[in-house]
Amino acid sequence: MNSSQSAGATLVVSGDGRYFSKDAIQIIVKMAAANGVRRVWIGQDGLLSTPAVSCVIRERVGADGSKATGAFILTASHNPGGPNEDFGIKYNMENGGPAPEAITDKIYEHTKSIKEYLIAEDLPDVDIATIGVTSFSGPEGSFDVEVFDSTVDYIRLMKTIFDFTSIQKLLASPKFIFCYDALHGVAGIYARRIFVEELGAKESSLLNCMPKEDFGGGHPDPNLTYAKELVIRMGLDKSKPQDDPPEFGAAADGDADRNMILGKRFFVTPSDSVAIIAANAVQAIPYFSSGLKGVARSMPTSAALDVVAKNLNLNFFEVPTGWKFFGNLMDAGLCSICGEESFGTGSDHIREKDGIWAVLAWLSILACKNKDNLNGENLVTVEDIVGQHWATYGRHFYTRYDYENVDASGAKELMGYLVKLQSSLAEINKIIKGIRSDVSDVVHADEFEYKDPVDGSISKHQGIRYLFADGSRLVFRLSGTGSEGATIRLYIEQYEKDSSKTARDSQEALAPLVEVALKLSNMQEFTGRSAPTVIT
Ligand SMILES: O=P(O)(O)OC[C@H]1O[C@H](O)[C@H](O)[C@@H](O)[C@@H]1O
Repeated sequence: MNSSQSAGATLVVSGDGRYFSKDAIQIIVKMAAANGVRRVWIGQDGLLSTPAVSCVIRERVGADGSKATGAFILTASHNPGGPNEDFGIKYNMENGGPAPEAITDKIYEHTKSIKEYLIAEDLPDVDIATIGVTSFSGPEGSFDVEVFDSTVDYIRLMKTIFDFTSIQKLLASPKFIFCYDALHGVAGIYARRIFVEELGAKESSLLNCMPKEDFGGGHPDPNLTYAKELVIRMGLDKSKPQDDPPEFGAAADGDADRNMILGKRFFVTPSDSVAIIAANAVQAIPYFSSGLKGVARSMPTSAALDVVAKNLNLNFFEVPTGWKFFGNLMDAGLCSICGEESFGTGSDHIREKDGIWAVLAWLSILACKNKDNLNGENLVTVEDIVGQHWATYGRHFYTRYDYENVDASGAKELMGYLVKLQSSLAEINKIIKGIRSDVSDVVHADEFEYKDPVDGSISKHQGIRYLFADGSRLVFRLSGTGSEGATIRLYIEQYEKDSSKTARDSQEALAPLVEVALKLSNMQEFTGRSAPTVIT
C-alpha cells in the first residue's frame, strides 16, 4: 500500500498494483481523518499505477489550492506541537519518487517509538468507485475525500511528451499488429484508455487488461517466464509456433512501472531497450527534441547505454540498483533517460520508472522509422531497429541468473569469498585461465560504491564486480527485494563489436563466461544449487 501525506494538508492513497486492497484503502482514509489530514485523493477503484502516483504528486493541485505534495507514511501517534509534529513535512517526497535510504532509515527509527495510533472508526466507508468529492466535518475542521480518474492526469502528461498523431498513424497501418499484456495489473485500465481509445489500437490488442486483486492467479512480472500468453502470441515459445505473430508486443507488471518489449519472435533486453530509446529519443520523441541532459543506468545493467552516451557525447551516470538514485540526478537537471536491467525504464517526466511511457517511447521510435514507409512493402521492425543499433554500437550479450530463497548464511559466505578473492588480480586470472582459456583477463575487481554527485551521500557494498579487458563483466549482488532467505543475482555480460558476430545466440555466446562465473564463485558449493531458479 502506498500512501502519501503532507500533515495537515493532503494525502494520496493508492493501492500499489501488487497489493491493492480496497479494505486497506478504507483503513488509511480513517487514519488520515484522525491524524490531521485535510484532503485525501484516491484513484477510482484504488487503481492508481505507481507512475500515476508520481505524476499526481508532482502535478496535482486541488480545487481548494492544496497540492498533493506526497510523502509516504501515516504518522501514527500524531502529537500536534509535540516531537512528531514535523514528521510528515520533514520526510515529504515532493518529487513523487521513492524515498532515499537516509529517509527510510529515519522512518524505521520513528516506527520504534510509536506507542499508539489514531483512527476515525466512525467515519463511514467512502465509495471509491464513484468519481467525486465527499466532505466530512469533524472537531478539527473539514475532511474531504476526492475520488478521481487518474488516467486523465496521466494521459494529459503523456500527450505533452509524445506525438500521439504519429503513433495513431502507425497503429492504423494494417501491417502493424500490436499486443499489450497487463497481466491483470493496474496497467490494463491505462492501456485501454491510451492504446485503444486515444491511439486507435484494436480491442483485440489487449491481453489480461482487466485488473484483478489476485492477478488472475498469475504472477505479474513482465519477463519471458511469467508473461506466458504474450510470449506465445509473439511467437517466442518454440513449442507453440505461431503463423504470423504481431509486430510489437509489450507487458507491464502489477503496478505498471516496469515493462517488457518484444518484437515478432524477438526479445529486447531491458539494457538494450534503454540504450535504444536514448539513441533515438531526440529524433523520435518531441519531449527530448532539444537534446538529452544526460543518461543513467543501474550498475548491473549492461553497458549498452554507456556506448550510446560516449558516441553522442552525453553526461553518463552509473548508480546502484534502485530508482531513488536516478531521482536525485533528475531533480538536479543532470539526467533525462534512465533504465535498469530489472525491466524498469523511464525519464525525468516523473521520478519513477514508467511501463506505459516505455511502450509509448518504442511506438514513437517505430512510428519515426516508418513514417515514410507505412504503405511500403515491409515495415521497419523491432528486430531491424535492434539489429541496426548493434551494427552501430556493438552488442552487449547479457543474461541474469537468480538463485532465490538461498540460505542467508551461505549467500553471505559466497559474497565474502568473492570479495576476498579480489585482493589479487593475478590469482583471479590464474583461476579463470584454469577454467577457460578463451576468456579475456580480469583488469579490475571491486565492490561497487557510489558517491551521489548531488548530495554527496555514499552507498557502499552495492555489488561485486569483475571487469574484463574486452569489456565483459561479471556482477554478483544480493537482491534487496527477495522475500525469503537470500536471493543471489549473477549478471553476465559480454561485449561484441564485430557486426558479423552480433546475431549469435545469446546463451551460446555467453557460455564461456557463465562457466567461469559459476566455477570462480563456487556457486554450487556455497548455495547447494546446481541451477538458478530463474534465468532472464
Ligand atoms: O535486484 P533487486 O534488489 O531485487 O531489485 C530489483 C528492483 O526492485 C525495485 O523494483 C526497485 O525499484 C528497482 O530499482 C530494482 O531494480
